[in-house]
This record gives sequence, C-alpha cells and structure tokens, in this order.
Amino acid sequence: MAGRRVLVFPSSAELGPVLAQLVTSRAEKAIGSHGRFTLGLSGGSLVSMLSKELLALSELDCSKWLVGFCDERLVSFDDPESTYGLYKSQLFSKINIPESGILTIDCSLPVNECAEDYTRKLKEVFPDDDFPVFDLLLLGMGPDGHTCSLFPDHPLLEETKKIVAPISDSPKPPPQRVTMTFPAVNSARCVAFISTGGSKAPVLKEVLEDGEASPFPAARVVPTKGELFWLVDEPAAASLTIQVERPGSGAKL
Ligand SMILES: O=C(O)[C@H](O)[C@@H](O)[C@H](O)[C@H](O)COP(=O)(O)O
Repeated sequence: MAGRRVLVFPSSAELGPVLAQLVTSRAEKAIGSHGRFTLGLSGGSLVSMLSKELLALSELDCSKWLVGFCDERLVSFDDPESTYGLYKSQLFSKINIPESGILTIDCSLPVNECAEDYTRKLKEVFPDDDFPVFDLLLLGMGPDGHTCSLFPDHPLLEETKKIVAPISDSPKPPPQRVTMTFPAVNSARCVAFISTGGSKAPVLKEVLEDGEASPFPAARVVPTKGELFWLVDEPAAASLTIQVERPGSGAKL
C-alpha cells in the first residue's frame, strides 16, 4: 500500500469539495498517463454528494472517463433502488460522459449470469490485468462495516479468484446484488472511502485502529500498491484516537 491517509472534516459540506478535487486530480493524472480515467462508484449517500460536487465544477470534462460500479443492486434501472438509475438521473444525464463510458450490469439476467456478464465487461476494459486496475474507486461503509456488497461473516469475504461475485442473500435489501471482490478492489491505483455520520463511529474506530485484525469487511480494503484515503466527518470520527489530518475544504489530494 502507498500509505493510508485519514482526513476529517467538520461536516459533509466541507468534505464534498475535497472529494471532487480528488476525483478531478486523479482524472487529470490518469488521462495524462494512459489516456482515460477509470472510476468505480458506490451507492448510498455518495450518489448525491458526488453528483452535487462534480456538477458545481465550472470545467468538468468527462469525455475520457470510464465509469463502473463497485457493486450494484440487481433491480431494473428505473427502480429507485438502482444505483445506476440514481447516477443516471443525478449525474450522467448532466455531464459529457459518452454512453460507452458507463459500464452497467445487465439487470435482465439472473444473478449468477449477471456477475459473469459484468466480469466479462470488466475484462474487456482491463484486458492486460488479472484484476481490474481502476484509477479510483469510491467506497462507502455501512454501520455494520460492510463495503461494496461484502457483508460481515459472509463467505464472499474469502473470495480470491473472481473479479465480480453474485450475492443472493444480502442482509441489506435488495437481496440480489453483484459486487467487486477484495482482490479486485485492492488492485486499484487509489481507493477512497467516504463515510459520514455518527452511526459509523464505533465501527470506524475498529476498522482504522485494529486494521485487518478487525472483523469488519471495510478493514480488508488495503490496496496492494495503491493509495488509500478515508474522508470522514467529525461525527464518524468521534471515537478515533489515532492521528488524523484536519485539512479543511481547500485540501489538495
Ligand atoms: O448498496 C447499498 O446498500 C449501499 O450502497 C451501501 O452499501 C452504502 O454504500 C453504505 O451503506 C454506506 O452508505 P452511506 O454512505 O449512505 O452511509
């Protein structure tokens, strides 16, 4: 791992601009070095925060972006539970990302086939790698310590071969989902967790202070070579005793 940074902001309002800055700076770097920017998205509160912050930028050029999903719920795209559906209405329809730059699941397939189909799509985008090397993955963490659709005590936590796995017994509804596995997540060049709210405080303390000794899935996100950021707000950070950075909303990452 290139080193973990934990950045604490008074609230989401101060965190948001730094998230946007991280995305645009990694996009610029990626496009400069290999001509495209591959970004993996997650659901939850990230959808509205990221959409709002990116749309507030005056010069956002997404023509060389390739966006995928760290996990996705197996529901139709017009279902309010569809992560893609939410991004489509809040972000994709308002930026200049080409349709070919959005990697979606095929939600008409049964869950196992859906995971295989999404694996195939990722392999097409990353033909030279055993696991996809995204330039940036944005992750959330639930109050139970799950990330992507990798839930505590689930056998999928031990998956070492698949890039994408199906899950049909998700403890959080909807039950059917597809998710990137840990080896895929940990192959990224940069991973950033965005975690806000006091419900995250106890689990965040264990994840950050006990590391991989902690039982929580989020603690297993340790990029092999890439960077790891935790962007959190004060309520989520309330129980931390480790040293953190408090850089303010003008931080440049
Ligand atoms: O698929 C899901 O059920 C959600 O996307 C979920 O995994 C979410 O990312 C986390 O629970 C963090 O959500 P918040 O950032 O909104 O707390």
